[in-house]
Amino acid sequence: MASLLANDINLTPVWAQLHHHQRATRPVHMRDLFEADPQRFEHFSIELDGFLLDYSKNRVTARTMELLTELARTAGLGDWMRRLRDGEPVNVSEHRAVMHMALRAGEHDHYCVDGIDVVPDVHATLARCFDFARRVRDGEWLGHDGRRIADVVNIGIGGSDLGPMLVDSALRPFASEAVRVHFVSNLDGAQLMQTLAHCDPATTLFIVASKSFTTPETLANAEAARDWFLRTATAADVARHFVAVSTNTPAVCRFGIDPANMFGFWDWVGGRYSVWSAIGLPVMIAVGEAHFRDFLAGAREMDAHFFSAPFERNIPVVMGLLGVWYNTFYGAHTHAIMPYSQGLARLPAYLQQLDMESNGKRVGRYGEKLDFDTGPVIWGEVGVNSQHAFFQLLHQGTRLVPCDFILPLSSQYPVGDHHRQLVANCLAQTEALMRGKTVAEALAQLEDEGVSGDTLDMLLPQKVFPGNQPSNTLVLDALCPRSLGMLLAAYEHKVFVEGVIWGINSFDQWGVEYGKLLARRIAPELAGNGPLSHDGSTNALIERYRRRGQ
Ligand SMILES: O=P(O)(O)OC[C@H]1O[C@](O)(CO)[C@@H](O)[C@@H]1O
Repeated sequence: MASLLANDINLTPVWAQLHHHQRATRPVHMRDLFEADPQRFEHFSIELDGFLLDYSKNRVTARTMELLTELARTAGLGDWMRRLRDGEPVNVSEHRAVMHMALRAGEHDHYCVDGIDVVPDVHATLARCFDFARRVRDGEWLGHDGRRIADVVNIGIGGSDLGPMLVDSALRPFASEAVRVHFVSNLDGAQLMQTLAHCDPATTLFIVASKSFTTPETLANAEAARDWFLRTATAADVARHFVAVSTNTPAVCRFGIDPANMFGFWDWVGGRYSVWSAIGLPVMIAVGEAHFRDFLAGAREMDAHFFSAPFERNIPVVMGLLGVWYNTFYGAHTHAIMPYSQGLARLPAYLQQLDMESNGKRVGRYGEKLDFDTGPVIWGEVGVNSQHAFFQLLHQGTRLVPCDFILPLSSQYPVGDHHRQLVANCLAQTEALMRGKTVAEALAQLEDEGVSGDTLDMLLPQKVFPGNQPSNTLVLDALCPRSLGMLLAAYEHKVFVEGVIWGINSFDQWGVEYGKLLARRIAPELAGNGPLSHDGSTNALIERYRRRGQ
């Protein structure tokens, strides 16, 4: 079916059928679904080369998935996937193609923008990045006093920070010990100064990463880093210690970075989709070319799966359908991410940008108002820490919170029995969230413990767990470059699937502009003493800063 205008999706018969189906199946408990179908795991899981999505612990039946798949077809998902793949300007508000898949394309792949295959250019840039990374790693690229680079500081924010920071941390066991990689993003000088406290200017390389090279936070940190560097070096030395990753050559030159030391990418790469590009340079330095290529290969494998598997057996499509099911038809406002791996501790933050900057929209791609809920609040924390922080609410609170558990089956750092315990905790949480504990089970337990009378009456309701909390478990054989690439690409495509169904453009981010504009106005007002014309609260807070701040 041809794609509909976005606003029409909630007027289609399948939308109404899904609402009806949700009301009819809402009381069904997942326990009963598992009891009724001993093959439920087999029916509701998909494996791709060691990467498993188990979605059997969701409030879905075969009929739910059928209807959701029908919804995707009605929204024209197949057609939008083709447009994405073919380099059509699916980012309609900026009239841009969206081509992050080209960044991990193989030798024989072709991705065209405006009729031109971009893959050769991508490979040429990657080759430059790998060559530079090798020279830094091998001690061929030296600091101004002839010593090798010991610290690399990536200065960037948003997509120019979160992706490489996550990948660097996830792939630490694959990294060279000769170079330490750091990330500075915050405007709070604490982060920069605490990082620089461990660095020697003569052996430090700064990567200033900014797609636009106009982001004030990044430029402020880059300027402060240059001042710090120049305390013990000359302007001529800057070229050996500052490189840039950007699409904006004139601004890079204005900053004083030699364009020969600039690594480019393209306007068809969104910031939050850019970790596969030169933005991955700090990771390339940390782990080297072979591991970074494996990371790209994992993503490429997920791309091939996404563009070819039938919707029913397609990992990102199914993840997206479930996202729509809970957000739009169950009214769930949030989605929690729990990686059971220290290397993925920043995954929730990475996915916050990927998902919320992409799908946190209230109008459709053509500017039309949407009469339904779209992107959820993404949040989470590394397991098992999350269990000791907010799992009380997940188990016994009043909210429906769909969860993703990410579980590598082997440890990057084997220590005693740690990993088996970690896995046990992850599986136990998904089971407990699904099963819950009935009144009869709670009662039997309390009676076993010898509790009776008023104490029993008081404790019994508190020992009941409603269960029926949905979760996906994404299982990786191991956390390695390839599986990490698959994982991140799966989430990218999931976000796209949801955006298509909701009829929104997942590739612009107008919502971040307004606050930036006001900050530009307020910054000079904080330094001055002129009259203020904001609301009463903002005026008072500015006055307070003028009196007490510095
Ligand atoms: O790479 P740049 O241009 O500095 O932008 C950084 C980030 O700022 C945003 O534009 C807004 O937060 C993100 O989309 C982007 O990742």
